Amino acid sequence: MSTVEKKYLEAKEKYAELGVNTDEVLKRLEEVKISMHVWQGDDIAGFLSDDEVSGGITVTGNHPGKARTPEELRQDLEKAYSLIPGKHKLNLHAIYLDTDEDVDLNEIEPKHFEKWVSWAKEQDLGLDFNPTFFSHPMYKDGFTLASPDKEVREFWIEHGKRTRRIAEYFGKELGQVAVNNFWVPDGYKDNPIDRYLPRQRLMESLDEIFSEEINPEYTLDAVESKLFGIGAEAYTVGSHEFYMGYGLTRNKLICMDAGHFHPTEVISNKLSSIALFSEGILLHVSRPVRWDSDHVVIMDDELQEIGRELVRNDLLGKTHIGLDFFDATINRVAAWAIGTRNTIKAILKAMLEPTDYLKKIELEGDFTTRLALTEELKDFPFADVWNYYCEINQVPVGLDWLKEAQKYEEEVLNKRK
Ligand SMILES: C[C@H](O)[C@H](O)[C@@H](O)C(=O)CO
Ligand SMILES: [Mn+2]
Repeated sequence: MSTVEKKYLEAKEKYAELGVNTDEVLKRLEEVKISMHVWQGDDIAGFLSDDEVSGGITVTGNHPGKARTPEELRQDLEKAYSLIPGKHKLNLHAIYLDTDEDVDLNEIEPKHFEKWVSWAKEQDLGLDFNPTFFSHPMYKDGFTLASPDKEVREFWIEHGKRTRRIAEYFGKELGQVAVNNFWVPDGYKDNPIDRYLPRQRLMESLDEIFSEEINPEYTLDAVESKLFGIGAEAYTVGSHEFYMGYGLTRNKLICMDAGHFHPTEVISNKLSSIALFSEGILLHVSRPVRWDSDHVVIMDDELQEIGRELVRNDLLGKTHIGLDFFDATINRVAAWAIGTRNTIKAILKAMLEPTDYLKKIELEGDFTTRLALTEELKDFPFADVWNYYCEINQVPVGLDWLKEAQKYEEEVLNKRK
């Protein structure tokens, strides 16, 4: 018996004292898929053009070894997945097409993503998708789908329609639903006179995009709000209220990005409300530092609270968990490993709570026990359960994954000059 297993068995006994069956928890955890975002691998560059990243988002840092081709990106992704326990998904953006054809965003088709699909089949991964409404010359004066210019709107409407067919293709080919997430950067730097009409135009453009019926077994549309972006500080067309209204009336998934709210607002406190009314939720697990900075996700209070909300309210069935961070100051494979492992860990930690018992004492008004127990739980041997989960999933235990990421940096990433 390995030391990791021995420690697990001790931890199992300890959790059993609280009525928590760790073996069952680990089985449940295996069902949880995280959609790892392709764009951490190349600083959201994609393969459509050499256009700078635009749309009010930015990536800082210049760590060596960024993937320059789809092949390099897939190689890096394989390395990252080999450090992460469980079977997961990859979240692609339209600009990550893999083709020799010269096509624009309003011309893309499923065939331009065939290589990603065969790779996903080989790797036993699901795929999710995103239209790319930025880093393109038709992102004009800060606007796309809400633009006052009909030609601009039409270009992006066509793009949106095409991405839905590509996501449908992913779902059909891979036998698991592909979430297609719509985020548009449209907004004004300074105070607008008219806040209404751009929102009406966005609503109408989205309605036109979604007018084609597509089987929800294959793809689900999601809509992502935002508070502000660089260059759109005063007004963002697709605000939280806009998409709450839109998503709820059009049966779309509501995407909650942890970085898209006021600094003192947290998405963990919003999930239960949205879940009561919405078709489903998409998460963009991210880490805002003073602004929507998209830092790598760490095991902070908010991440743990997101995990608890999902588990305590039984929301894992209606929530699609995606990641959204991009840090170019560190090894990009390590960034994926840290953020994804932490997200899974936060869910595991929440699953190791005696949820039913905690709910019962809360209903009985025993707030003393509630506080005592939730505090005491912080010292329970959670890491021994996590390490065992890594071991049975044949991925590195503890910090061993870092040695592998460093070796990969030396042998592969540093050679990309
Ligand atoms: C690249 C993504 O589409 C983007 O990060 C979006 O999801 C977002 O959060 C923009 O701030
Ligand atoms: Mn996001």
